[in-house]
Amino acid sequence: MGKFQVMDHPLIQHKLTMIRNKDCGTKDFRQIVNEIATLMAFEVSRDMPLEDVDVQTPVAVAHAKQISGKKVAVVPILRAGIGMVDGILDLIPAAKVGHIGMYRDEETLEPHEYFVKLPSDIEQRQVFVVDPMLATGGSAIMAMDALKKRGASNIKFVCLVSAPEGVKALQDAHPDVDIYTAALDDHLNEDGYIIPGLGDAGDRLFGTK
Ligand SMILES: O=P(O)(O)OC[C@H]1O[C@H](OP(=O)(O)OP(=O)(O)O)[C@H](O)[C@@H]1O
Ligand SMILES: O=c1cc[nH]c(=O)[nH]1
Ligand SMILES: [Mg+2]
Repeated sequence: MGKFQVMDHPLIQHKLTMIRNKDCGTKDFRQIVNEIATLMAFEVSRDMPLEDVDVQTPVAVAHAKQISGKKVAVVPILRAGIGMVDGILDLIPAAKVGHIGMYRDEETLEPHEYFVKLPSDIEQRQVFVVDPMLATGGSAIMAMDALKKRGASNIKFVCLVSAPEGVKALQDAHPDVDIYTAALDDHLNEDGYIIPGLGDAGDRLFGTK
């Protein structure tokens, strides 16, 4: 079973509280989502492989380290995942970015895939799939299916708020995928919203409702 980690760093928790507030407007919401993504990227990238390298400092040769091996692809699940991309790229600027378009039918809660565009060497990359919300898990599961179908095998899922139902569903469907979340909330309501959650992440990021 992959790792499941609630990232309870005080800065992450504080910023998450700010965006849960219904009075947090679009501009602040967008900025803080990116800030949390940056903080989460620090931990999510912890096991990136290092290799030895000698570097000439102004006074001597340092036997130092640099990141080696697998390159990174950041893959947001549209729309809301886009809100986390820049925050991750702040730490890993050389990452390539793929996109998976997915919307949840508001009645059935079933996910529907409408767009997939990935780096051509996705199978060689460490993939960070980002989406602020893991509710029923349907969208994340379908995104993992889409990635694996195209050869990706080294995948981590990074979200801000998750529901127990979605965590279980994603772990059952893709036990190899590590899950990082800033909060594990209580439950889903009858409309499939995370309680207490933060509402509709896409609408709050883009000001569409
Ligand atoms: O775990 P699930 O039950 O699948 O729900 C989570 C999904 O719902 C939201 O997207 P939405 O469908 O609202 O699309 P949007 O990002 O375009 O608003 C959210 O960003 C996730 O992708
Ligand atoms: O609470 C939820 C559930 C799914 N998608 C959201 O944006 N919010
Ligand atoms: Mg939405």
